Amino acid sequence: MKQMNIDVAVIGAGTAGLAAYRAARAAGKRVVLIEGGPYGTTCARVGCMPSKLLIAAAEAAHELRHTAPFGVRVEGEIVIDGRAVMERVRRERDRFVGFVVNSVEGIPAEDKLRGYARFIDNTTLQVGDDVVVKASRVVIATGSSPAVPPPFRALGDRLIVNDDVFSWDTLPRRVAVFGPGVIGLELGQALARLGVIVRVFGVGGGVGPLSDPAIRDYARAAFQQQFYLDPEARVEDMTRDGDEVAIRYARLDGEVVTVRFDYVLAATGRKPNVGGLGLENTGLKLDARGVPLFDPATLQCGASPIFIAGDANNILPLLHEAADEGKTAGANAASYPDVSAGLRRASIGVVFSDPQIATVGTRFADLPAGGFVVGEVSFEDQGRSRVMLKNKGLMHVYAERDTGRFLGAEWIGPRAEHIAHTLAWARQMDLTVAQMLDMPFYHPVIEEGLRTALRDAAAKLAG
Ligand SMILES: Cc1cc2nc3c(=O)[nH]c(=O)nc-3n(C[C@H](O)[C@H](O)[C@H](O)COP(=O)(O)OP(=O)(O)OC[C@H]3O[C@@H](n4cnc5c(N)ncnc54)[C@H](O)[C@@H]3O)c2cc1C
Ligand SMILES: NC(=O)c1ccc[n+]([C@@H]2O[C@H](COP(=O)([O-])OP(=O)(O)OC[C@H]3O[C@@H](n4cnc5c(N)ncnc54)[C@H](O)[C@@H]3O)[C@@H](O)[C@H]2O)c1
Repeated sequence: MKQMNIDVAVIGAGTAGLAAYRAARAAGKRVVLIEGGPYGTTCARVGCMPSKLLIAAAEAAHELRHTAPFGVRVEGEIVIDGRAVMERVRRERDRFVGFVVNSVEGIPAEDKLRGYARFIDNTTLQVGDDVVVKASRVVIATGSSPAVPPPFRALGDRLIVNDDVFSWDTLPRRVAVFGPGVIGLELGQALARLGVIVRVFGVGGGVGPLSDPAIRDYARAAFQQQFYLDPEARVEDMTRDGDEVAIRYARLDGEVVTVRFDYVLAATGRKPNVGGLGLENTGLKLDARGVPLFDPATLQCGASPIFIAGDANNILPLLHEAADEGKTAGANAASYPDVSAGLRRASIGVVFSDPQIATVGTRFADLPAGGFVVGEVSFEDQGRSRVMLKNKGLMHVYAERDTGRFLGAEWIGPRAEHIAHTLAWARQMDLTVAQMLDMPFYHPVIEEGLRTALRDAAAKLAG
């Protein structure tokens, strides 16, 4: 058994782990980066990037089919070449992965260890079968994995998760998507636009990350005009039959039908990768999901020399959060026992559906009862949105009743990814609605819709 003595061990070479490695190295520590799976990060290999590539192809197909209202006709057939679609998705994805792999190759060989790590005690890790790492501090940056309900396992290779979609050679004919969350909406809508027969089934009525009931209801209706979506589905049976899955469910109109699919895509949420880490050997206190209790500001687990960053800690499983948290955890691991709060930006989330969904700042569900006003705008009559025939959407902005401070927003609407940034910057700068209305708004732009919502909030604050 080989033993390695080191200052900081980082478990996981994803976005959070790479940032932690760099921060601890920059602080002058001897660091080892341990990776059990392939290099390249979840975001580049099976997450953000390939999903956006698939969505881009779907948008191209959708736009081509919707030119007629502008007086522009496409004459002849629109052909979606599934092989060519998936070939571009994989080729461009591999390019993004290549950049990450190149940067990992730039890390000195003695700083890298291949194999899955497991705690023997707080500062000792077993890596694979042959190596023991003694580290005075450890950063857990092990990411997350799809949480697949156990009964789905009976479907064998007809059950897929997001990773599988991006290794397809061509598009399948029929896919049942379980989970209208962020992944289910993005992939379900993209596949539907690419000509795949798609049914999206949910439980409990949720649509994406929305917690504001009015926006959620609007989103549900907007998507239902485009593809089959039942956020409160009654699925009675799901059985593997040869190379197909037969699903018996009550349709939106109540009729019970049996429909056959080539694949069932489980987009039913993700769970932190903490199960195989041997955390029971650390003495750390764990929550109900097995994640160590930690300080969200410093990412330190109790008073221990262990820190946890990225999807593994399950605060905000997003790419930029993983990068920020990795940096905080790496820097604090290096300076331990002196630790300090890392940068926490205003929260921002975007679903790359069409229309897009966005959330900024405090979610509706977390607002203090009675302490806020809601400013509203519908994008249906919004000038620029209508010019572009993208006039679908509803936005709510929330402002603190006593101070007029902008608290947050939830909405579905055109180009939400851009407005989300404007709003997140305003939130981080702690602006009031009045200060936001003093900012410039060009004409004619979709942001004028945001101004209408802010004016509505201002009127309610004044009232
Ligand atoms: C389909 C999909 C689309 C997404 N789209 C977006 C998006 O558009 N925008 C956005 O902001 N976010 C998006 N995300 C979320 C984003 O990808 C994640 O938040 C981010 O990649 C998490 O980074 P991480 O470093 O925590 O984990 P990862 O990148 O998963 O890194 C964890 C690493 O740890 C390794 N590991 C695990 N256990 C061990 C062990 N015991 N020993 C050694 N190594 C181990 C794993 O192999 C892995 O390489 C998406 C996610 C998915 C699945
Ligand atoms: N654009 C982006 O930024 C982006 C894109 C994809 C993923 N992500 C990240 O990945 C995380 C995970 O995404 P996700 O979509 O897997 O999780 P999610 O929590 O957003 O959605 C899971 C959905 O599955 C439903 N569900 C659970 N069990 C079910 C069952 N048995 N049958 C039917 N539906 C069921 C839930 O009610 C929920 O609607 C997101 O929270 C986000 O942080 C971000």
